[in-house]
Amino acid sequence: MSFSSLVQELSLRDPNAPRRPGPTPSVSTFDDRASHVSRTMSGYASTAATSVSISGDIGSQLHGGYFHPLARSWQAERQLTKSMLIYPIFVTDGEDDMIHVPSLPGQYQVSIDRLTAFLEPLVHKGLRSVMLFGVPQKPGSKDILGSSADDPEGPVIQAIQLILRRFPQLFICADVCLCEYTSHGHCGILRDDSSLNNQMSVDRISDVALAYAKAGAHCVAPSDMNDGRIRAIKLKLIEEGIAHKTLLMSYSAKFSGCLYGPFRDAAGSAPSFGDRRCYQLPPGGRGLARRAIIRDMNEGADIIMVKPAGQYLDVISDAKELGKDLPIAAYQVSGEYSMIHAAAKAGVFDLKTMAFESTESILRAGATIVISYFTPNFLDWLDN
Ligand SMILES: NCc1[nH]cc(CCC(=O)O)c1CC(=O)O
Ligand SMILES: [Zn+2]
Ligand SMILES: [Zn+2]
Repeated sequence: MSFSSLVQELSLRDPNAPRRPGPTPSVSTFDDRASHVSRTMSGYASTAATSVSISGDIGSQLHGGYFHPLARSWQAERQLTKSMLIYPIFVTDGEDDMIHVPSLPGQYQVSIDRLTAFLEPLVHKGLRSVMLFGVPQKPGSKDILGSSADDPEGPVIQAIQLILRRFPQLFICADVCLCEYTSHGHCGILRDDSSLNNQMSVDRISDVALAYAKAGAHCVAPSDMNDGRIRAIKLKLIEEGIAHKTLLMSYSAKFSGCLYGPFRDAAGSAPSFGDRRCYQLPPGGRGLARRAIIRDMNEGADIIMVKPAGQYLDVISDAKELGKDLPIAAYQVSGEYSMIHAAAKAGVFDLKTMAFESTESILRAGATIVISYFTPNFLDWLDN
């Protein structure tokens, strides 16, 4: 078709007239040559031959922008890289432990004496950061105050010190909460009527955060959800003179729901009664999430986190908008990870493809950091 006849066709066509069916659009494949061939055979060449109409203006023709794998990758604002990933790991106070968590396929509870061997191959493949969760298993290690959370002999502080010695290049985040250490499994200190005592909880949580930071954690990440904890932690870090070398990541928008089950198996942190609905956000609470994000930024959070990720992409995008000058983290939580595994096992889709799709949508929504159980897989996949 010559340029003038194209112009004629564009200007003369009645937009409401029925269109002649065009060639079936070429199906893109990941193979360069295949996609080139299919495009030539069923694409523009035959378009000219059958003089199929071009709808609207020429800008409506989008396929040219992504027919090639490299060109497709350019359509994303952010590509997934190894440095965006934080790997959550479960550290026990046991000996010679490497206990598989059945509800969290491929994830383990690892004791300190096995931690170096566990991390070594991952660090070699490019692991940049871990998020530590302590799993105290010794009898008597849980009480109503969560006293063992900052035990210098406990798993988190031991793990921090070991990692600093063995893998000085690894960025250490420590989750800060009491639910792994309280006898009742709740994330704070309770009153006699079993409701959360916010002030006592904040005092205790900020002490624990300070202990992890003093032990050498590069980042402390309180997940307890008590009001005012970010300010309390920041003030203690300043008072102690370590605020300049401790990053404070807030689980600001943490929603309650049924996606944390496998984690509670792994961390041994299921509440012995009740649930966490009084201190985690209701799933419909987009406005509350926005308020929590703004509040935590004002209290001194260095990173805002949204959790779970896949069901809260709108909230990630809100966090990105509200906190446009902060890194935004998203936690693809245990239930999301295990769902993907279960569906892949049932033949619904390919595991790797869905791991990428789900993570790419989290980045598209605005996250710049992804906390993911797929991290060990991505360290392999991103090399190929
Ligand atoms: N407060 C502890 C904590 N920190 C992170 C998660 C969930 C992580 C996951 O499911 O992978 C939880 C569980 C909970 O709040 O019950
Ligand atoms: Zn190598
Ligand atoms: Zn908790």
